[in-house]
Amino acid sequence: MAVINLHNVTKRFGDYRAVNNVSLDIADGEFVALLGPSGCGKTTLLRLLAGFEEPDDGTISLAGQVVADGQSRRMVAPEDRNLGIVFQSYALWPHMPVARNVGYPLEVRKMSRAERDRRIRDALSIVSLEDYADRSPSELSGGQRQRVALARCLVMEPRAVLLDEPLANLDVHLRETMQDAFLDFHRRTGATMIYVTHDQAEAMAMADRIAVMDRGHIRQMAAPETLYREPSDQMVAGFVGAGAVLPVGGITLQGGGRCAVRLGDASITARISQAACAAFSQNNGHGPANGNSVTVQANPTNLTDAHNNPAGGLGLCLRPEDITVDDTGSLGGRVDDCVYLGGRFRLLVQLDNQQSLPVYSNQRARIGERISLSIRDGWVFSRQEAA
Ligand SMILES: Nc1ncnc2c1ncn2[C@@H]1O[C@H](COP(=O)(O)OP(=O)(O)OP(=O)(O)O)[C@@H](O)[C@H]1O
Repeated sequence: MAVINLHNVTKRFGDYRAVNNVSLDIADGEFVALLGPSGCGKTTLLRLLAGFEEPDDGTISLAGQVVADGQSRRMVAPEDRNLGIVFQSYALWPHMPVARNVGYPLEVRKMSRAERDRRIRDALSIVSLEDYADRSPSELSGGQRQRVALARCLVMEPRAVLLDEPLANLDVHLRETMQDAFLDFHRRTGATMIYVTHDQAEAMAMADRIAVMDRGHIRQMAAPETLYREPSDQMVAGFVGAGAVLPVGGITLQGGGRCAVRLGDASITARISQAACAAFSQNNGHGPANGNSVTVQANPTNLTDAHNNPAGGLGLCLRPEDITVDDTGSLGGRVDDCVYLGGRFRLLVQLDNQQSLPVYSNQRARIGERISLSIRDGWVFSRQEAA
């Protein structure tokens, strides 16, 4: 059952639509990341859910109950939504020991001492801080403080936990440890979690599904592996994961979701999205792809100008792991850069047609060296899928 629903939600600041006609369903127990570049509207969306902002349009429902309605201006107050919120700043009371910080929301609700103590003990145990109950927040590390903030959410047994860049203040090593702590927290509580971040690695590591946002829109919402393997458009392909997006040359539809694409002098086989397949067929005067092969020679074109692209504004997304350095490979290029990543090297290869590709290699390569590549797989998408 979807526990959180947004239906055509818009939030304006002046004339600017920080959240623009967003619809979203989040299931009970799901871990969803809101991912996108700075200013894309992630925090505004979270604040709308929390009740700190009112939508100008659309509705927000929690467990089937409408808590905000832009048209009727109906709003349920944040404290009545039963949502836990964790900010990057922890927001702990410095003068209270850990246990009291965690239990304070229960004190405010005048819960009995015995029940309060039980919930505090359980919450501290879930975040592995049982032995820190009497410490002051100033005696804790950043990661431990963030775990106290999580425990404080948990004692309220919230409907969902909203997290706004909770790891932004922590160093890289601690961020990784805390990702494990959040995943463990999610497994142990089964809580619905909505996690705002601009860090794609963080979102990929933790979320069941990721909503990629751009200028107030959700461009694509899918499991991390789907976003990575099958990005819906150029923004998602570029923002999620390493790789390159190249203009597409001559295409032959092969049926079964596959096509052959010309890249320089080489021809490679790639997967193709349904929308790209449909756009391609339509733009080239064919009916819907029916499994028969259809060939059109489209010139490689500038993807920023869809009108110039006779293949209908198609892009080819190549991930480094789909490319191998191979003496018999049909694609030639020159090594522009070589960086050791530990265990493997990342090369930047400029193809003979001037396009650049990141490639992983087990061996170091010299800058300027000519190498051959073979490409196992790729993903062709339509720019017209963008919201
Ligand atoms: N209270 C406000 N008044 C005016 N404009 C605002 C307000 N809050 C946010 N905005 C604008 O709305 C847009 C979205 O902001 P938001 O904070 O949601 O982005 P974000 O994706 O969370 O960015 P970041 O990752 O930098 O925190 C931005 O252009 C921001 O300047």
